[in-house]
Amino acid sequence: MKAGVIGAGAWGTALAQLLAADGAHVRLWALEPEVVEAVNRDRANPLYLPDIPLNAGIEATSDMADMADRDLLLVVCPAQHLRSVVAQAPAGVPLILCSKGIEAGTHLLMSEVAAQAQPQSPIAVLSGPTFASEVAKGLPTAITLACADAALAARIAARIARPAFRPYLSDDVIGAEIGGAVKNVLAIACGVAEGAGLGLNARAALISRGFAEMTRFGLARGARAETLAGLSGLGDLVLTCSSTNSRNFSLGKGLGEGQPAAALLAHRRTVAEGAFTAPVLREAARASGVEMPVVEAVCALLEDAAPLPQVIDALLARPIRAE
Ligand SMILES: NC(=O)C1=CN([C@@H]2O[C@H](COP(=O)(O)OP(=O)(O)OC[C@H]3O[C@@H](n4cnc5c(N)ncnc54)[C@H](O)[C@@H]3O)[C@@H](O)[C@H]2O)C=CC1
Ligand SMILES: O=C(CO)COP(=O)(O)O
Repeated sequence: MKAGVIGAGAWGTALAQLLAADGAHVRLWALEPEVVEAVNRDRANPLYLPDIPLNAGIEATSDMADMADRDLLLVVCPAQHLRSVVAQAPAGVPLILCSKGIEAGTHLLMSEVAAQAQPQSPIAVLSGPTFASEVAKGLPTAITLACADAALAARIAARIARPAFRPYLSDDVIGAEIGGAVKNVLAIACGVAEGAGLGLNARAALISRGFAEMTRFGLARGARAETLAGLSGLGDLVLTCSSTNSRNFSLGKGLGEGQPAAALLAHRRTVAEGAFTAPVLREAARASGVEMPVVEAVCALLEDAAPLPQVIDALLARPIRAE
């Protein structure tokens, strides 16, 4: 299968690196001409994945028409741009969606957005605990590959699996997507706890109670509980809630240290998806009557709606209830 990767941020570049590790040719679409030039000329992407020498088989382009001969496309752009990016992709080619988020306005998951933007294209989702720099360096990684079509999932798995990159198959596309979207918001909350010096007990509480929120929301949207407890849910939640390698965790840490959200978000080149997902998730949860107090607290901090001590007090003052 000839693979193309759409989006040359950290994750798209790392996936291109993975796919080209065995000498295969991989075409990588980048938005920025300087990224195309750096990949093709210097075998590097200093803007988004610095200090990683890239494999010779990666050919970058900024022309989406160059993706027309691919028989597999990995879509790795920020979630809020997925609709417009997928609409430009060639029709009918299987799309493996790697972005994590929920579309603002529509509350749609990425597979639902892609199905509207490219109705002819089969869809799969790749999601799990995967820091881009570790995958690019060939460190051991496991990930969920979700697809309603088991035969297509098996073909994709055969193409992307490597000795140190191990996909686990699922037919629960919605579940895989909800885990990846919600964990980004919860990682912000855990970063806040770190930045504010609330301690490791608080972090563990946020992970566990956050996971309860993810599960409530996921079940309401038709996800399966075992998917949420797997790599794409709990696995990714644990990863991003415990390291400043996570952009979402780092954003939260800044908030916890008292830096204003607007300053932290202004002029960012890299994407902290949780900041975009949080208000959409709050809206979607409220609309379906799902309680998500940690998500509400993250929204309050991102919107500077209340000072941090007040947000923490409000979480701690919630009524005692059964776990
Ligand atoms: N970095 C990571 O370790 C992982 C990231 N992801 C997900 O992959 C997606 C992409 O993230 P990264 O590769 O980390 O991005 P990044 O933060 O490294 O780079 C930002 C990307 O956004 C693109 N971009 C900016 N404006 C755009 C527009 N108008 N249209 C299309 N693209 C635009 C840039 O070209 C660049 O590729 C996100 O949804 C993220 O949650 C998933 C797993 C791991
Ligand atoms: O999704 C990720 C790891 O699985 C990357 O997390 P951040 O976007 O928070 O850096």
